[in-house]
Amino acid sequence: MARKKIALIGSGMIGGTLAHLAGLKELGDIVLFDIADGIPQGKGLDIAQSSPVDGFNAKLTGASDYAAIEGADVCIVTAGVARKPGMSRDDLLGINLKVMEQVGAGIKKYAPNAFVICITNPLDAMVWALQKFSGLPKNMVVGMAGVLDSARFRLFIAEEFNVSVQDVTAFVLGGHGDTMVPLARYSTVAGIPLTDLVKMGWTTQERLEQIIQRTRDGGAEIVGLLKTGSAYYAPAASAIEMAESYLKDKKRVLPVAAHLTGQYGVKDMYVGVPTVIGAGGVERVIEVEFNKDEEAAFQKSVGAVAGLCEACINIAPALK
Ligand SMILES: NC(=O)c1ccc[n+]([C@@H]2O[C@H](COP(=O)([O-])OP(=O)(O)OC[C@H]3O[C@@H](n4cnc5c(N)ncnc54)[C@H](O)[C@@H]3O)[C@@H](O)[C@H]2O)c1
Ligand SMILES: O=C(O)C[C@H](O)C(=O)O
Repeated sequence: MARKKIALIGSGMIGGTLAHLAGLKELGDIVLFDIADGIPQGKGLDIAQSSPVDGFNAKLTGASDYAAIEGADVCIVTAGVARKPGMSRDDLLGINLKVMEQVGAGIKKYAPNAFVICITNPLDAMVWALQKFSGLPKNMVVGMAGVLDSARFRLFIAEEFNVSVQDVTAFVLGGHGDTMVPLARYSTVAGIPLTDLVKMGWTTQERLEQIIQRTRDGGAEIVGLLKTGSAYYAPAASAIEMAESYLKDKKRVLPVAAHLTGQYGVKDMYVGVPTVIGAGGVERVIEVEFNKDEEAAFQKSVGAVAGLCEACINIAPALK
């Protein structure tokens, strides 16, 4: 069986890390693409030279011409600009929307059958615009954010209780911004909801609220430390988990920014929800039941994403 082809559109901090992880996991042959000529070629060659040491088989190439992504099975999009301290993700909207238009055209022409994972921020609006610019089926275009936000929540919970991260599950839903919705009731340690762990005296409600807020601020915490850009190891690992579930038809249940057609009362928008990811792309959107507070928090987050989509339409009316 021929190897799968993975196109990484954007070869910056996340793009390079994605290439390394995809190689180490032998997910397929990898094409790095970037407008900064030399960067994708250099990173591809560098990672290829690590393959004899690490013992993985993958062909890595770099390109600045979209023709190189022809026939890709998976495209992971990180092209654009990352925020710096003092900026919000939403400040990137104008500049990254133009990038999504170019990337969408490239994918439409050369990789129309790909499963597309958008990472570029502001995530929920960019994946929405990318799907429209590319014209690919909506179940084949998703945004990565929920896996990352949930991983941050899982880490902080594991540290709080001094238990293995492997025994912690979490769901962070809604938009990937300040209004994201970490759900304590649907997050567990070995199946025990966090809300029950508070009742059992493992932690206090106040401490749980602090962990939830740290999760919401997870991206900004790293931007503040790095100063030159944003997180890339955990974002890359998260997107690779999604790509692997698609390529291997694993049918993982993952929170992703998925196109909604009425689920959760939301139409024609991308918002973070639990999904099943398999060979059919987004094979199912899981509608969990919210209590009153959860519903209010989710709808507030949906409102924030809707505002960003409106801002996109004001810049590019064809998106309407
Ligand atoms: N969704 C998430 O959870 C999440 C997490 C982390 C970062 N991000 C976002 O991912 C994006 C990338 O982050 P990064 O750290 O890799 O940034 P980076 O600056 O290191 O890399 C971005 C790359 O995109 C390239 N690029 C710019 N315009 C392009 C175009 N028109 N076509 C092709 N390539 C182009 C740049 O040359 C650069 O190499 C940012 O928007 C960031 O905010 C999202
Ligand atoms: O915070 C950012 O700007 C990058 C990303 O969205 C993250 O959550 O790490």
